[in-house]
Amino acid sequence: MPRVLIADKLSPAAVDIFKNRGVDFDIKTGLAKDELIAVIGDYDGIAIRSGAKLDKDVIAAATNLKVIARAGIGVDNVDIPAATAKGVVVMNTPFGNSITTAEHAIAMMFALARQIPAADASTQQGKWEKNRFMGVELYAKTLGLIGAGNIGGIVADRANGLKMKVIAYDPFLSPERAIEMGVEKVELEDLLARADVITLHTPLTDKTRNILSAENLAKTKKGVLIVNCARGGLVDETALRELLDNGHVAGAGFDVFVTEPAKENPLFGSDKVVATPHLGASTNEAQENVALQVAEQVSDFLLTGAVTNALNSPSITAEEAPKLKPFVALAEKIGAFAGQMVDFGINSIDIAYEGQVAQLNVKPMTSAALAGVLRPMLAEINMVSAPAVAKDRGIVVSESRQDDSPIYDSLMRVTITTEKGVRAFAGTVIGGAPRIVEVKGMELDAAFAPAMLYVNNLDKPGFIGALGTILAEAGVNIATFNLGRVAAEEDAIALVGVDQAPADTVLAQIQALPHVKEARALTF
Ligand SMILES: NC(=O)c1ccc[n+]([C@@H]2O[C@H](COP(=O)([O-])OP(=O)(O)OC[C@H]3O[C@@H](n4cnc5c(N)ncnc54)[C@H](O)[C@@H]3O)[C@@H](O)[C@H]2O)c1
Ligand SMILES: O=C(O)CC[C@@H](O)C(=O)O
Repeated sequence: MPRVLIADKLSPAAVDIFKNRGVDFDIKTGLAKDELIAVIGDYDGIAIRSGAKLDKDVIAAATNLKVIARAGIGVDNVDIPAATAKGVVVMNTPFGNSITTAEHAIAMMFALARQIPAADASTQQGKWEKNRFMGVELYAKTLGLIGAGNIGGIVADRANGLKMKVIAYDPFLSPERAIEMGVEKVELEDLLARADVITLHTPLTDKTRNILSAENLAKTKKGVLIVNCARGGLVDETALRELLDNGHVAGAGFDVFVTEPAKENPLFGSDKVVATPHLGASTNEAQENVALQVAEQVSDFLLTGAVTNALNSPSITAEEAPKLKPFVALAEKIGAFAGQMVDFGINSIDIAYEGQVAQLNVKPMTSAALAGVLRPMLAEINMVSAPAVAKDRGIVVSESRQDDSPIYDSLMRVTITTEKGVRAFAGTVIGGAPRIVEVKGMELDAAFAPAMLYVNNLDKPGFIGALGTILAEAGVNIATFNLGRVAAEEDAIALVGVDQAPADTVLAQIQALPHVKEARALTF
């Protein structure tokens, strides 16, 4: 019988499911790292929330572990690359706590607008300070959302109900979806200048870390209220404290902090701050949703091999697995290639299947391609959530099949239409491994490498030498080099597998070479 460790407090709904499904389990919450390391080798699965930290040392000790399941969305507490390298599937439960978290953000907004916590403390001390607590009305005020995904979308809906004007900064929000959500899509600068209340709803990524930096906070309106129920690290806490103290920012509602558990924090001690200990998802309803989902997913996986909501593994059934596996991997890779090549709101994604692959069940491949396309924007997306996320964002997804494939036994083409144009990428499977065979209509044949450099240039003598020199001088070793072109002296591409991802400064040097139109670093 498989054994599962429940390592954070989960709703009893999870326990009932493990019992009914015949999965053995232990509940050991609040374990320190060394305690977790000592016991984790006994388990096939582990169910967690945000408390248990599954870093590379813990995962290294997990000799029998097959699945890590997060009852919630963010998996910041799991070292996914380490789990992947060890062949451990990491699952989450998207959507289950979105409403609850959106409600927490709205609650924070009201708490700040009417200074409810400070007024409560004062009143219960018998002070009756009626003149001290002058609030602001939210009606007709501008709410600026940074991140307009599931939770941002629900916050927008509730704020529209409050008759607020909602504006949103989310580079990956399509204009159609913005209209559907009843929000005005704006640039970050515009949002900072216009919002009376700013709420954050993005994951913490390299692009969103400190999105409200000291510089950006200084661009906000005097009297702004700031709410963060997403992730610590999106806001510069020290800079925010200074602006609270000098009166520029009128209030800050924080559920998440750079360091958690937050015992000390720059924001603590200000009566303009409302702080909660990462309670965004803490309602009975949300915890029951995510616990039910987690227990079902873990039981299914350990008892039948079915993979659901996996962040590091495609979701396919045991029977289909052998045939689909290489094509699912190809779809994810071409999708990831395409997703890293677009910077604008996506209107549509078409996946065309040609030749033998068109005879297979293409749904998992389409889901994998969508997950690949969307992953640069939504770190925690997976094959199961990708189609729903694409739909929610108003992205039109289409599939087509054609029995013939003129050159390859099988060909898969991903075409993305954005506000700015159309880009297409095609690949095939050779010897069980995915290869990219067409970019911008140009044929080439390249294996995917963990780090790649894409350059689009005019095919002129001297370009390859100059590119090689820049990479050599930057200490970037070339592993593979593939070229494609329309014709001599015309449009051309170079796809270079590199042993180290080139730095932005190196990319800028390449971009500045004569005849170069575009240079990008890609990761797979
Ligand atoms: N406080 C809590 O207890 C709690 C509970 C649930 C979720 N969360 C966190 O809330 C966050 C949002 O969750 P969600 O379910 O809405 O996720 P989501 O994936 O549905 O939405 C995230 C949105 O952020 C946008 N985004 C990505 N990069 C961006 C950038 N650079 N600038 C602006 N927008 C960007 C994406 O396009 C997407 O629309 C996650 O970090 C999640 O972990 C916190
Ligand atoms: O489990 C929790 O309490 C927090 C969950 C939340 O941060 C999430 O990302 O889903």
